[in-house]
Amino acid sequence: MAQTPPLPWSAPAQPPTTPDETSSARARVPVQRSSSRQGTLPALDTTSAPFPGLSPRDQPPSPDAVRIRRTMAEVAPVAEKVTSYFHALLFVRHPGLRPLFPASMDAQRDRLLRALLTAAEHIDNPPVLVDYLQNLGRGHRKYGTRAEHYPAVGECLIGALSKYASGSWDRETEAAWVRAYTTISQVMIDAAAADELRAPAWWFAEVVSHDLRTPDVAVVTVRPDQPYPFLAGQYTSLETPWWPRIWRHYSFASAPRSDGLLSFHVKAVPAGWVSNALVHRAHPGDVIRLGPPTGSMTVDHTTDSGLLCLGGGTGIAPIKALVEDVAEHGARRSVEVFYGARTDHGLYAIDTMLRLQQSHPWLSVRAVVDQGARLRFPEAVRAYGPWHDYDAYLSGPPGMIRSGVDTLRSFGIPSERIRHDSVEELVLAQ
Ligand SMILES: NC(=O)C1=CN([C@@H]2O[C@H](COP(=O)(O)OP(=O)(O)OC[C@H]3O[C@@H](n4cnc5c(N)ncnc54)[C@H](O)[C@@H]3O)[C@@H](O)[C@H]2O)C=CC1
Repeated sequence: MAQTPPLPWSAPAQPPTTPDETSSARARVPVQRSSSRQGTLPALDTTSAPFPGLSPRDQPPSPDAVRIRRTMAEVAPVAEKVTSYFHALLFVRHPGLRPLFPASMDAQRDRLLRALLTAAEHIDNPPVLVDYLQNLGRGHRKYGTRAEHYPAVGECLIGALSKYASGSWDRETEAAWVRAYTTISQVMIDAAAADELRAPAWWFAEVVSHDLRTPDVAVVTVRPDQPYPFLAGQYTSLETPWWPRIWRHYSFASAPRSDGLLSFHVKAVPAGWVSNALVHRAHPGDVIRLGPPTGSMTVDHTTDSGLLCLGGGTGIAPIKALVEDVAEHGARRSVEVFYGARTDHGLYAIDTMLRLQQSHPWLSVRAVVDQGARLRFPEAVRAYGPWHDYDAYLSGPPGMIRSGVDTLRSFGIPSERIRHDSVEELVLAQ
C-alpha cells in the first residue's frame, strides 16, 4: 500500500464526549471538502503495514483498528439501541437532515451500522475498504447527501458509540473514531464528487411491462429516462413511488440491451414493502427511480475458463444476464448453470433458461429442486464435476451463498475464482 501523508484537516485527538443530550460536549468531526486524491486512505492508520511482505489481510491490526473493533464488539449486542439513539441525536440536533431519510425509519434502522461494521471489518485493508466506500459515496448521491452533511453524521455517530461503548471508550478511542470517520467520509465525498461529473444521482424509469410469473414473483421491465450503462452481473438500487426514500437492491436480469430496457426479477417477501409494491401494485406507466449500477460479479472476458453458475430462486436473474453476456462476446466457453428452487413451482424462469440452452450449444442448464431430492442445492452440483478449472458465480439467498462458497471450495475451486454479491447487501435486498 502506498502511504500518503495525513490530510491538512486531519483531526487532533478530541476530549471524550459526554453523550448526554444536556451536555454541550460533542465530538468535532472536521468539515470535509472534495480532494483530488482518489482511491487512497489518507488520514487513517499511518503506523500500519509494518510487515511489507504481508498482504493487508495478514498484517497485524493497527492501533486504530484495534480500538475501533473493540468499540464495535461492545456495541454489537445493543446494535438496535445504538442506531435508534444515533438517529434521534441526528434529527434533534440537525432537523434539516430528517427529509433525507424515509418517513418510517424501520426499514432504515440497521443500514448505517451494517455499513460501519463492513468498514470497520476492512479498516486495515485499504483496497477493499476504498472500493466499498467509493460505492457507498456514489450510492449516497441519490439520497441527496452533500459533503456538508458528513460532519453532523460523524458527530452523532460518535455520540451514540461513546454512550453504548462506555466500557472501553476513552480519549484515544475517540481520536481513532474521529480519524476513521474523517477518512471514511472523505473517500465517500471524493467518489460522489467524481461521479457527479459523469452520471446523474438517479434515473427515472417507466415500467413498460409487468409479468406475474407466480403468485409472488414478477418480471418487471423498465425504460430509463437517460442511457443507463452497466455490466451484466451487476445490480442497482430501486425506489418505488409508494415508499419514498426506501431503496432496495435488484440485479439486472439481462445483459445490456440495444433498446436500453432493464428487467428485474422481484419476489414479494413478507414485510418487504418495496418487493410487495413491485409485485402487486406496479403497472405499465408507473415511474420508479434507479440508483447507480454496482457490483463486481461480472464475467472476466480475458480468460476462456468455463463458468459454473449457481442461481437460487430469483438469484437466477443475474445468472441469465451473465449467460447473455457470454453469448454476446461470442466466446466458445462452457457455461454450466444450476438453477435451484424449493419446489418445481419456484422454477419460474426455467423456460427462458431452456430456450437459451437451445440456442447455445456451449450452455447447459440443470434444475435442482429441493422437494424429494436426495442431494440438496448446492451440494447436488458435485456429481457433475470436476469443477476445479471453472470460474464460479453464485447468486441467491445469503444462506445459499455461504454454504455455496464452502461447497465450491471443497470442489477445488479457489476462493479468488468464486464470485458473488455481498451477503450484507443481499440481506438488505428484501
Ligand atoms: N431478485 C434479484 O435480482 C436477486 C435476488 N437475490 C437473492 O436471492 C434470494 C432469492 O430468494 P428466493 O427466491 O426466495 O429463494 P429460496 O429461498 O426459495 O431458495 C432458492 C434456492 O436456494 C437454496 N437455499 C436457500 N437457503 C439455503 C441455504 N441456507 N443453504 C443452501 N441452499 C439454500 C434453496 O434450497 C433453493 O434451491 C433472495 O435472498 C434475494 O435477495 C440475489 C441476487 C439477485
